[in-house]
Amino acid sequence: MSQPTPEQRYEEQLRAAHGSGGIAEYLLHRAKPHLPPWLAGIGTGLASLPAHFYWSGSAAATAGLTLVSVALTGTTWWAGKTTTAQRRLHSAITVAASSSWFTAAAIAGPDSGPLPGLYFMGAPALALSWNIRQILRRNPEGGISADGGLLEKVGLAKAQITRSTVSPNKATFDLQLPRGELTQDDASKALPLLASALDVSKNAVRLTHDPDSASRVQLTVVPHDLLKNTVPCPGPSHPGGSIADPVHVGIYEDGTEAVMYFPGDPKAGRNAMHLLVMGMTGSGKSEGGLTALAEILTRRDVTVWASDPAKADQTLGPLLPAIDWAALDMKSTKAMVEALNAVIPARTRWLAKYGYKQWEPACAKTQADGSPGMPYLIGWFEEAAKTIRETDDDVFTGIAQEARSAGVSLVISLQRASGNQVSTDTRASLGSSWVYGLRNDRDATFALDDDVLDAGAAPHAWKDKKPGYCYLVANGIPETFWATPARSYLTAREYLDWVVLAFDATRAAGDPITAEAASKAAGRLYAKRTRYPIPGADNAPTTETAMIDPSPYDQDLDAEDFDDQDLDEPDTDDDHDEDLDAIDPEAELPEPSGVIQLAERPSAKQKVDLTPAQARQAMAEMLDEFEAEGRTIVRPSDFMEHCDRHGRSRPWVSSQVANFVMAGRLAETNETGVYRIIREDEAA
Ligand SMILES: Nc1ncnc2c1ncn2[C@@H]1O[C@H](COP(=O)(O)OP(=O)(O)OP(=O)(O)O)[C@@H](O)[C@H]1O
Repeated sequence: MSQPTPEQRYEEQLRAAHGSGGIAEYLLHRAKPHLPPWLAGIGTGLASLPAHFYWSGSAAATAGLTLVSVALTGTTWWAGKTTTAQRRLHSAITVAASSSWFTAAAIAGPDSGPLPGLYFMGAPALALSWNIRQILRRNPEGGISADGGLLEKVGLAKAQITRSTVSPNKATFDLQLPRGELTQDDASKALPLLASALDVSKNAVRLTHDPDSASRVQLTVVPHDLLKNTVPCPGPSHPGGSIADPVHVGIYEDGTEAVMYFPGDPKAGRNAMHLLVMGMTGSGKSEGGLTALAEILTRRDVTVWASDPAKADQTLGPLLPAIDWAALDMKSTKAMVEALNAVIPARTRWLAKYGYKQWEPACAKTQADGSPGMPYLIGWFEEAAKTIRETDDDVFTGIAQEARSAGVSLVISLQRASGNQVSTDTRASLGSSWVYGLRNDRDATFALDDDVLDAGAAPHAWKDKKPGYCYLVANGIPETFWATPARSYLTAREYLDWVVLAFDATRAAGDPITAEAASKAAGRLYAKRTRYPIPGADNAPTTETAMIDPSPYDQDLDAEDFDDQDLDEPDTDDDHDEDLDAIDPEAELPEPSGVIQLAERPSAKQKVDLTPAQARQAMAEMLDEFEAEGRTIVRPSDFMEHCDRHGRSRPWVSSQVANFVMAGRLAETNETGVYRIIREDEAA
């Protein structure tokens, strides 16, 4: 049987008085606990008589008593630093008032001047103030109080509340645990008991460990669930902004926006994010993913590759037109994994060449030498368990370990991240997690680290009953939010369509470096990937015209792996055939209801009737002119000034500069984007 707590013992003592004896005994019994402050007051008064007898008129005693009085007050203040501010002040005032009165009474005599009046008013007032405190402190029903009560019930009897803040739906308590007796882990273990004692849900009680002291924790209680109502997506947070801006995905229970960061930021000490999205079926992870993807697709400098081998276009459907590469079957998903492996070194080389330590928004802009920029790349794998099952446990490990330095983030979404679904290496290299409701606490251990679970995170308490409820433990999110429940925004289908359409002109197109590496690795599965039409623009998916001619690489491809026979299958879909049959080719075309601009219109200046060969010739002549002027160094920007004149784009001019280098007409120098003109006699 458990020992009674001091509070219970005290209650029993009070009740014991009912059993026997008369009224006097009962009153004495009830008064007993409140006597000490009165006895202290009487004792101080009595002690002043002999003190006066011995020390009256002594200068040394006056100085000594004054010093003792100040020292006692200071000691009380110092000793009270771990208690509540209220108790500390009350104690210091009591000691200061009593010791000052005693000093004055010892020197001048207890009956001199105002001292008797001060004694007979001050001593009872102070004693009563302590009695009142004691009465209010007693809380037989429990509840968190500065002096125990509920804390005793849950095994934290000696913990002291050093600070508390209470707002309408949130109470926060700083707890000082008894040093050398209890640890932060002991406090974590008490959380379920606390939730039960307070009659709130498991997730309503949380603990934050103080990183600077193993004996201090902060306890937070949020009794009412403020996330109960669905939170509709409020719209893009940074329309046309950079992927380096935070991606808003929901709100925390205190109304703070839940955000995630994809690229790293050395100034903020943050690495690029790889994310594990986990939640049991029906927990809302796909809707959460759509919300995040819709935010991402409103940004100007990111491209998305997304795979869903299990549900094909069921989940990603509305966003497909905005996704650079959608792999909706296992074959193209495998090709996407190969492509990601291949683009990482190519992109890393490009970043190094242009002097970037890691991807930053400037990478997506045209570079100083006229080379096209390189947008950030997000590889998003829905239903990744199937991909892992049908390929290899470690299929994502290498990508996750190396992609950060290449401006690539990996997101893998699955129902359970148990050991037989995701290897521990992959799990460790992903780093961040976005966790929705889970089936049981064992699944929670696959998704969240021990410290987050110890802090009170309990995704298994939601199961699939609270869709959209989640924890976000990710790069750049303060630790205090790791165990705080959030709810992801719910996005309407119309909103997703609007994002696809409204940001079509803003969104980055793929870059040649990534495209070339992906074409080499995935062949036609990438180069001829299906492009889904912008809503209202067309009624059928089209096949990508390769940015890079894949033909030289096709011969290297394993026909088994990346057989492209079903590349054209979207067009042979039965329903689609029926749709085509229903079209009368002779019928009058309907009046157009609107015009959708799919790309920037070329400026009037660019409309120059030069064939590519003539434009190349013009570039060569320009280079001759530079040489004739005595210049030895050129930059692509020197040609750029004239590129409009030739009706050519900047990337085309860059590619011509590269051709001059390959032909030995220009040579690279130590400085990126600066080239040396090779004279005729040198070349020979
Ligand atoms: N943030 C949210 N707020 C309110 N309701 C939501 C939210 N997210 C999801 N739901 C509801 O929960 C249902 C299930 O969500 P969702 O399909 O995303 O689950 P899931 O975890 O992806 O399940 P599965 O793995 O079976 O696809 C949705 O149809 C929607 O009605």
